[in-house]
Amino acid sequence: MYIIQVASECAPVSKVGGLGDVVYGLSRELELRGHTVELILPMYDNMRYDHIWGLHEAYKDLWVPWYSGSVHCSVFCGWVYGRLCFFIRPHSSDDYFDRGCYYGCPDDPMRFAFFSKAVLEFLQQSNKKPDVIHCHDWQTGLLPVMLFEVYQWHGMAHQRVCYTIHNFKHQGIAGVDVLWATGLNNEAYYFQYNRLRDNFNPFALNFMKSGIVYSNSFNTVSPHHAWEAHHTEVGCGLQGTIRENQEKYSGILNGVDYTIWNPEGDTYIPQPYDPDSYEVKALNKKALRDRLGLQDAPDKPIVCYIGRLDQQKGVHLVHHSIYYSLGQGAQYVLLGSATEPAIRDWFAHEKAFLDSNPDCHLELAFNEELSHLIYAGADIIVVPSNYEPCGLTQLISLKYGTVPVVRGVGGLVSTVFDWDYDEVRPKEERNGFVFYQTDETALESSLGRALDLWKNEPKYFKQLVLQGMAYDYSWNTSGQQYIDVYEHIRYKP
Ligand SMILES: Nc1ncnc2c1ncn2[C@@H]1O[C@H](COP(=O)(O)OP(=O)(O)O[C@H]2O[C@H](CO)[C@@H](O)[C@H](O)[C@H]2O)[C@@H](O)[C@H]1O
Repeated sequence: MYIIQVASECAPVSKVGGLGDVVYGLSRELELRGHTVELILPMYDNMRYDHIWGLHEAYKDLWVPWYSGSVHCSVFCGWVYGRLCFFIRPHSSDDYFDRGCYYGCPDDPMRFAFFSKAVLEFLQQSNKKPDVIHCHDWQTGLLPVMLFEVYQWHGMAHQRVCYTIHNFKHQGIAGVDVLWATGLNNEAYYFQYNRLRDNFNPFALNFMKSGIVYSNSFNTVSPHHAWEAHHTEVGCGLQGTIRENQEKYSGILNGVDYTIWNPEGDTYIPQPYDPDSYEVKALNKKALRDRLGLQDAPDKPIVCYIGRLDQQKGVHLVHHSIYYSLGQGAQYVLLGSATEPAIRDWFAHEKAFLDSNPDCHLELAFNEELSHLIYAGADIIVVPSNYEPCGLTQLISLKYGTVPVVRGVGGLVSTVFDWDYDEVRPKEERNGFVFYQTDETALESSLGRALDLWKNEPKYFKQLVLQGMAYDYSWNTSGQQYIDVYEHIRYKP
């Protein structure tokens, strides 16, 4: 099959969070299985260009119709660790992707509507005929609308769309302007509830809803979250739209790319290790302490948090886990960045307050390299999310022998099994600690059990670590599930 992935992120060149990991890892898995895969991405000015090989201008003159005129674009092409990527670069005074950031601009819906339109123009003008176009998240939600309302009548009748939702919270809300810009000029038609009209704001269009309505198949990133989004408020107002389209809906658990996330061959950590040489992890722990200036205290476990600092991630519990861990005699490392000013200021204040504490380091930045060392050096990771479509940090940490303490929601509940209380898995298959409520006591009950096991029963802590390392959360299973979806939609009329 010939598959094109269209997304706003791809690790490590343009990664904000898990979306980038999934787009890269899934593409690699599909190629390993013999399919032809290409990626189309925006060409941001702040991308990690050092991770692209052979970047060159492949198409000089891509003219993308936009409002009543057209925008001149170049398409660059290069390899990102073996994946063939096309980068779209518009030359216009709007500077859509020259903002020094990926998201967070007031005209984000317009930026990504333009990107979606440019992708279709590029496919059409370069005569590419993929079997499946796999679109990700709200940024690409308008692509299937334009494909099936316009482009299919202009040489693209056989392309099918798989649409994956990584986060229901961000849906891409826009006004009528987007219709005039993209050439979807029939306002009365598109503003119907069974098409693009937002379910709650009658004056707004909803990109994610469009993706659901127009794609041939749509999914979210774990079976449990698929259920939650359909039946609870976690669907962020799209529950009705999911219900109306449920025959093409599924949940496919994310995988982790073990060529990147594997302590055996990780070039970002000083001492590689595997389950047989698990004791070597202690050397990485020392390296982590040295790098972050923590005191050398072999009798203290290191608890960590890695992730975006956002309401989704249960920031109040992340915050509480810092002081609880320190109070229990542990060390604490946090790596996270916030886009919301209130959260950013809050954690900046905590950082200033804790700066001189020899047992704590808060790194308020995005740092891919450092994240590898933390996964390898920490003993316990906390993931206290309010909701979590899949979650990759608990999957990565399992591979690195770092025990996850998670809230039992979304993909977390499908991948972490409580050492003491899991009711389905036998003891030898359990891999972490789970709590369910959103209060501090709930977090303490699980994190406390993890710390207690580390301190008082090291033999069992090691057993738990090794059981976690034995789990296979690679793309092996989910890669096949996506192929099954592609095969299914490929021959649909
Ligand atoms: N400050 C920082 N520095 C370095 N690395 C950092 C970092 N902050 C986060 N990361 C990295 O980004 C990734 C985050 O993965 P998550 O699953 O938490 O993704 P996120 O919530 O962004 O994405 C959404 O999409 C993914 C993919 O589908 C879903 O798993 C998830 O539930 C959903 O919310 C991990 O690789 C992590 O190491």
